[in-house]
Amino acid sequence: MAGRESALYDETLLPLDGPEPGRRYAQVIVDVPAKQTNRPFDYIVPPELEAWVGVGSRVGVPFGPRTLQGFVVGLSESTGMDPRKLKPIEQVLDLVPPLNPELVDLARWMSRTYVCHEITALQAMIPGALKAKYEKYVAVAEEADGHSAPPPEGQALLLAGSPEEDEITAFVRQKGTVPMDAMLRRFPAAGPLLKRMLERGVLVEVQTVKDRLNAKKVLYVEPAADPRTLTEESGKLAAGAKRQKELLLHFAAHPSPVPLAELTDKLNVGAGTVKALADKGWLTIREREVFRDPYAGRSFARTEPLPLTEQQRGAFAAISDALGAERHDVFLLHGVTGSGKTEVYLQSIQQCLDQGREAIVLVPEISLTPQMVERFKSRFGDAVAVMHSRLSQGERYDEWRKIGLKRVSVVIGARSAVFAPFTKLGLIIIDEEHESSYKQEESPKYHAREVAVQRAARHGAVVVLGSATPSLESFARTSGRGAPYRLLTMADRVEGRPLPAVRIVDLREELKAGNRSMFSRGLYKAIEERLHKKEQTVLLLNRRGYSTFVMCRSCGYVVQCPHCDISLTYHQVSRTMRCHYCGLTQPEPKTCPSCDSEHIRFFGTGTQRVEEELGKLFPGIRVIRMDVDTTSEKGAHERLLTKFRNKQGDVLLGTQMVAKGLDFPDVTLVGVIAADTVLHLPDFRAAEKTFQLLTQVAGRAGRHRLPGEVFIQTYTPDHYSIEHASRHDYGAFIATELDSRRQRGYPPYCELVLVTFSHEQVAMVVRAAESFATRLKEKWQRMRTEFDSVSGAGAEDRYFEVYGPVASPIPRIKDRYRFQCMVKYRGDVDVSGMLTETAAAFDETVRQEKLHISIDVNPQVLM
Ligand SMILES: Nc1ncnc2c1ncn2[C@@H]1O[C@H](COP(=O)(O)OP(=O)(O)OP(=O)(O)O)[C@@H](O)[C@H]1O
Ligand SMILES: [Zn+2]
Repeated sequence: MAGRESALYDETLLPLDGPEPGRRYAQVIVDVPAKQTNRPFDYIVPPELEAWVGVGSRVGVPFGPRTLQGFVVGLSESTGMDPRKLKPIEQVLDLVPPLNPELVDLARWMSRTYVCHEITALQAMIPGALKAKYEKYVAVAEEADGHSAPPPEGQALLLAGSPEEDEITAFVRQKGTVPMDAMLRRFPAAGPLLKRMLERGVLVEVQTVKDRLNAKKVLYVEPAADPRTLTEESGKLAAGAKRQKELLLHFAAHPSPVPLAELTDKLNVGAGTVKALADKGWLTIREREVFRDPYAGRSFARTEPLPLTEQQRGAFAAISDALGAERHDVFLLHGVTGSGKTEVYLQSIQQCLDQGREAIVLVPEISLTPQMVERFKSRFGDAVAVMHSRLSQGERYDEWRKIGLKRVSVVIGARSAVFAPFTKLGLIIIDEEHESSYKQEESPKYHAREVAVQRAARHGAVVVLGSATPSLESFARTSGRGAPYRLLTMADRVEGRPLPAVRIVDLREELKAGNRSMFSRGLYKAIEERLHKKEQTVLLLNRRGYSTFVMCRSCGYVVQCPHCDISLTYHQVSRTMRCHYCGLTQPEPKTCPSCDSEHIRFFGTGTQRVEEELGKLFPGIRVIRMDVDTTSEKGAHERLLTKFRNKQGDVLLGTQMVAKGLDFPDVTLVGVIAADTVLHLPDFRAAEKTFQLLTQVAGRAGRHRLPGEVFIQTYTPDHYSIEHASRHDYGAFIATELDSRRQRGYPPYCELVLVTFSHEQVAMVVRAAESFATRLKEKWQRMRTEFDSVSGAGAEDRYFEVYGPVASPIPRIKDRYRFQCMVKYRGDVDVSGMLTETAAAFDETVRQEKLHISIDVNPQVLM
């Protein structure tokens, strides 16, 4: 069957652990992210729901005039409140609680650490399909039991209405509650009337949680009786009932349930035949829930564990030892590109599963290619659930349920898969641990690595952070006294394959020699050679920070977004200019808006221009371009990669996307068009990011039989990040970079918190930012005096400083001015607590003046 579902859902779902005392009251965090509601509220658990409510359940609870979604964070036998004033839980929204006690506790930790509301942390843990949707109903005021406020004073007397009003009231009264949109369908002309009735309080609006659970149901056929009797029964059928007889014999041989549609498709029996047998009591037709499975149509050839290389054995032994002892250890697996980290992950997972425990594998969203998924599915089959943003909502919801129902024991997914609701977690793997996509940029601004370590500690589980270019922060944690991470190194590629030879090309020299093309002579020749030998090339154009802006050559004017202080990006295909922050699109100017000159043109090298130039230099060359424009469509990313893998392209040209995780045997050349584009960003990690990107992309070359070659074109050939990358020298880079960080006072030598303020009026935002900084500094002064008075222990290690406020590097986005403060600290200082308290003092301003304050703990982006 070509269907997209697999694996039956358990038809007999049992209540949680059966009725149990102590579940009479539930503590619920409701879906209102505000300071006043950032605490649990007590509710009564009605006896009929007792068996279904657990810590981590999603429930619908009355809250003022509305019904809200909430999460049960505790259960108790008694309440500190007056029980008569408590309301009961109205609905339990899932048969299997989407979270568990450990995750509920983790949300508490997140809310403290990342300075966010608990509900925000809880919501971040569940798939989008489970986020609350609300529906508005109308009800007759006097009957909306407890939901409604009484009509405003004096108006109760005005209830008598027109005949139209009476008709509406009668209709609503008869139905109880009516969805608002159904009301408007029924009484299309009554909009204004309805509004007045609501205002007068004749009707009230009731908001409820809309149940969006969308488990898929399919009709299944199965034997009603003991299948062994079916052969005998089939003998009793009339001679003409050939199909019926065949079907019975089928079930006698294969008694497991079969979807009705599959019977008609495959065995060519009509629904009538099935029905006839069901009527005779031999077969049963039953609706069952199924899981939508994005990989159901695919079969994955089973792979066996590879014999490990010596370096792999060393790494695996350490991990295996910790797993065996159920000891919480964090390993940093530093293995060069092509050293076979994946095989170490796979065998570690195998051991974890053999111990009856569960494993989570995180990979950057962009590397969740079919190739990556296949490696895990081929080894562990149906035990693997996959979570990524390209799945439909239904598919993601079903993958999530498989975890709760214990149908899977491995989850592979992007950042948020770290919240997979396993209860016997043994191992969390984070591949490419240096990737900045593990940090969520909206609230809760968590880092998956930090969350993973927290979760693992609660389970006595092992964390493996893998990378060819570990982040400085992680690397620093592997040395020194009491180092929290343990370093495992794999310095060589498997089977003694060499790392590719890297050549640095000085673009200034090229220009001097009269070469004005974006390809140096060396890279040009190398590409030509590959075309000749039918080998493949990967070209990286690091566009970030290298915008294709439009500038007037007469006066130097650069076309800017009128709402955001950033230059507009030129898009050649549509000949338009676009703002990457607010999406504004406008036609390209013919003359300079500032000086009227006609010498206005776009600068910079977009992927489109590189593609064009390749076409001119190498007629007939097949270029596969991969950037935000060509991959915005669903599945496009995978399609392009498959095309390249099948050798339907000579060159894979793209942005950062082409640098990661790809393992293609015929890629023997990698070219970096301009290596220094990231170096000049206002970001203390600029050198680190440059080193990582160059090392990663270089690592795509020569991974198999054929050796590889790399060209790095740059205007700053002496920069240490470029030099060390060209020699594959992580150690030397780290030493230089650590030194520079120490001198400048940046992580890992301190911790950072970025506080950003935004408002439509610049005076307002400056005032707020300054007052915030002052309060924070005063708080620290008071704390320090306290520390000093207690004792000197650890005091010299404590450090705290507030820098700014200053205008943000992008001083305005969407017409809101932005200022920021940077907090640097070290040692035992409760900065999250200080920030929470300081921010609380601004609650009124935030609400009334629409001031926005964002607090980013350990920020990855400083713009
Ligand atoms: N023990 C082994 N014997 C033979 N081949 C192996 C072994 N381990 C891994 N390989 C092969 O080596 C290649 C590189 O492995 P893998 O993709 O896991 O590298 P990696 O360390 O993840 O590199 P990168 O960081 O660049 O992604 C793969 O094709 C893999 O199948
Ligand atoms: Zn804009």
